[in-house]
Amino acid sequence: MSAPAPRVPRVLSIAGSDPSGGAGIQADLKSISANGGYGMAAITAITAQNTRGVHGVHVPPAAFLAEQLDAISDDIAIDAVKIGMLANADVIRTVAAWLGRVRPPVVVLDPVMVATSGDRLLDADSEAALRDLLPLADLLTPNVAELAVLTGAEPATGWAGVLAQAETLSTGSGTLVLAKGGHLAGDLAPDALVDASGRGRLTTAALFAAVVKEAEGNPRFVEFGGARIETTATHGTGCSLSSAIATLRVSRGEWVPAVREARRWLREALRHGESLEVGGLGAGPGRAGHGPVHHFAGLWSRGGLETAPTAAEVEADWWGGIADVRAGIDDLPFIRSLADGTLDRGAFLGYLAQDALYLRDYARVLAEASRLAPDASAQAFWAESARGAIEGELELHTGELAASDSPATSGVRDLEADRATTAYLDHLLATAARGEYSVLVAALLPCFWIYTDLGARLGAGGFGDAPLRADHPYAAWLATYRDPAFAIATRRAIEIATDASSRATPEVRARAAQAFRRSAEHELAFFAAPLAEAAPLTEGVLLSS
Ligand SMILES: Nc1ncnc2c1ncn2[C@@H]1O[C@H](COP(=O)(O)OP(=O)(O)O)[C@@H](O)[C@H]1O
Ligand SMILES: Cc1ncc(COP(=O)(O)OP(=O)(O)O)c(N)n1
Repeated sequence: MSAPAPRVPRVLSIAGSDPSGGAGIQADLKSISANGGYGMAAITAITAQNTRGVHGVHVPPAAFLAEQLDAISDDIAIDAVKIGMLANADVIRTVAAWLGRVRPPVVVLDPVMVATSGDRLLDADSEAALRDLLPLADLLTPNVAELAVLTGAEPATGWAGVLAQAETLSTGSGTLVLAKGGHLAGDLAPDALVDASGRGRLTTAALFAAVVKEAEGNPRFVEFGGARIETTATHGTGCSLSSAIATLRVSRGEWVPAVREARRWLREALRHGESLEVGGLGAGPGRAGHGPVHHFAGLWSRGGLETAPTAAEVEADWWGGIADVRAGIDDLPFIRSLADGTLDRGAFLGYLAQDALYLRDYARVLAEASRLAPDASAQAFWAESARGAIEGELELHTGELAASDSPATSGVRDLEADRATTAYLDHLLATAARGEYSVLVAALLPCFWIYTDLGARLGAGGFGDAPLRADHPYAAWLATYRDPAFAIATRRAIEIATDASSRATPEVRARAAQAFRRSAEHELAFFAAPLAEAAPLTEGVLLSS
């Protein structure tokens, strides 16, 4: 039994709206999603802003914010809260009162006061109220300017000054502080978790190979270094980082790995921000703004945007995709004459001899699928199928073929595989050698599926009444096509192969679909060969190259 999937962190952003989508709740929701969380948002303020600056702020009544917060917490268990722009003292007190009642396990407060553009986002009267809110948080994430406001100092101009102010803030608020070097000059953009609170929140930090420095007075710093990324797309970095940390703190259970992963994600988003080409319309010289980071750069490039098909959809796609091959098989003189009983016996026995040769290696490829299978049930299924294929080969030698004195089959062990058999086996053996399980089981599938389908239709009168007559010359052989045990095995093979493909990456899924079709084409060539010995296989038999 597989372990239950870890629960998705439910993360609430209490923040302002940025209609340009780069900061505020818009950035928070993207960041929470990109880091594996379920995002929610209670809006504190509506701003009119773009990548060049803030044009206006509208603050809805604080009572309505309280209504939003209560509506969420009355119904939903909140794992983490990220607090961003709090537009005035009423709003701040409303959030403080709500936090007093509902204290989610993780609270990250990004004390938004000054945007990258330099605009003040919080009026001066609100700063005292904000100071009262600080101790209710677990982590504060001020930028250089905000750190200065909160510590009543001039903005630091170097990293040492930032760390000193962060230590002061941590001591005063009793919380962890993330000191951020984003606004410093120079080639580096370091951050540091600072815990001067004495609550020992960073005691497991050393486990995560971060640089841990013991400083005097026992404050603890965990530094995260990194080169500054050359980009203008820095709008909303603070919002995005704090939301990512809140989300990852829930899933990782520790601050240091949460910050390290959030930074790694943000740095990737920063590197790709300019590719979004958001902002700059009508900007005069020197008025270019700061575009947003690309929150989904990694997800889109690695995970793709394609919605994965279900196994049932893969099944329909694959079967529908070989409709032409199936029609071709139905029309083959070999199948038609096998069905009506007029097939030349020499051709029939030649076909059986090739089938025996085919089954010998098909069994080996089935065994390889068993070796690669990701779970015991599939492993057992392919192993059992390999055994069935070998038994099938042996039965052919002791049954129809042994009873025959046809020159086509005498000494069948020495008989060579014809071109159709060789080409089919080459395809299967090469696919097995590549070692991609989902592709391999797709390649194995047509041999199950096409035979079972033919058997069902032969038995249901789809090729006329002849195959149903007891005196049909190949009645015993046709009965093997309708074996109920084989039909059950075919259903299981379809389930396993289509399920594997539905879970695979789009690239692997495309290779599996191609391998499936190629095998189906080889089935057609295999059925065609007994009555078309001289025909080159590539002419009119193999449908694709
Ligand atoms: N050019 C950059 N290169 C790398 N990291 C950056 C850059 N600009 C900002 N950061 C990072 O973005 C995060 C937010 O920092 P900062 O810009 O200082 O905060 P805010 O957005 O609140 O003003 C920090 O982790 C900081 O190190
Ligand atoms: C609605 C709103 N909230 C916050 C900010 C500032 O966000 P931040 O992430 O600090 O971004 P920059 O300062 O780096 O732009 C905002 N602009 N709007």
